[in-house]
Amino acid sequence: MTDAQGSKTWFSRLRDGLAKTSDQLTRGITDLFTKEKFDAATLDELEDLLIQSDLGLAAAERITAAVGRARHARQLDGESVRAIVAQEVAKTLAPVAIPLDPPESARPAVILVVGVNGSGKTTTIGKLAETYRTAGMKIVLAAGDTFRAAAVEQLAVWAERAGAIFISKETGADAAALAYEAYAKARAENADLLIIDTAGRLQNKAGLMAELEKIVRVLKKFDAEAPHASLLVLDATTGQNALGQVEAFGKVAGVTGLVMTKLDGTARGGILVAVAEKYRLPVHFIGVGEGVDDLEPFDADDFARALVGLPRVEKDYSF
Ligand SMILES: Nc1nc2c(ncn2[C@@H]2O[C@H](COP(=O)(O)OP(=O)(O)OP(=O)(O)O)[C@@H](O)[C@H]2O)c(=O)[nH]1
Repeated sequence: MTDAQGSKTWFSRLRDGLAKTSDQLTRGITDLFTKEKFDAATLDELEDLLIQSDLGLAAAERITAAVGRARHARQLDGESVRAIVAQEVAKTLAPVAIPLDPPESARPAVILVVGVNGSGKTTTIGKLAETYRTAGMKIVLAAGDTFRAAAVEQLAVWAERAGAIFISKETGADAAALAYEAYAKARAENADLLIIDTAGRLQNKAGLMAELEKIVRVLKKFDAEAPHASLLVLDATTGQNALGQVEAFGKVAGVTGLVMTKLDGTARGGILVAVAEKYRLPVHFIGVGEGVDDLEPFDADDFARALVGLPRVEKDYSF
């Protein structure tokens, strides 16, 4: 699928990106529902398959129950079961598919980006900068991971691309001091948006969490509502660890929304469903590749259908 410019549409990127997960689910479901006999064991096996794809127990049970109900009404084959799975997943995800809209009243609005190293924070910030620049906003980017020169350099490149003002300090500088200077600069420049990158060294968890708390405290001195969004970037390949990260970062940074990257690197892309089910936090963007075009706003229906390898066209399997 390509668009008018000949580049791949987002849905086909999403489907290709989720192929590891959707191949596993499709194969499993097709095997199960082409068997002669459909009994309680079939449903148990379906539930196991969904759990293996990391959808979590609650979602797996609900989906299996929906399939169980449907079988009384009609003949089920692999495709109709996949459609039921998609429908149930979309139901769970629809309430959390919320765009990230920085408040217009705050000047600057502050987005704090948190997450463990390598989860995709820099890529996410690049995408945010590009998105809001296109919307006409004046942006300041702050390199809050002051220990990693490479992270600072990468962010500088994004800032330049997005025409954003870039704030960094010497290696090892206090991240909260940097946040302070960045806010002051953003205010002086009458910027619309300040996006702050942070460190993600889980090896020193206590230190990291204290650093984040301090950044939040400093920002609140300027504006009690700041940060207006605390985005947690989660790497889907870490599987169930994602749940623990929501807890840990939620406590110190008051996470307000999620970005899930690297859904292309795992057969367990269902983790997004488990996280949504458990925490009900908004999911703003998802990523299925390294490029900036591989990270897009989250859409529940598209994700749910791509997860089980179905085309985007809506089909009504309700009865
Ligand atoms: N396959 C894949 N790779 C991704 C995705 N998102 C980010 N990456 C890659 O993952 C690596 C880490 O991404 P960064 O954006 O640098 O992550 P970070 O959290 O800023 O990492 P640090 O700078 O190490 O703290 C890079 O090589 C990215 O290109 C994705 O959705 N899929």
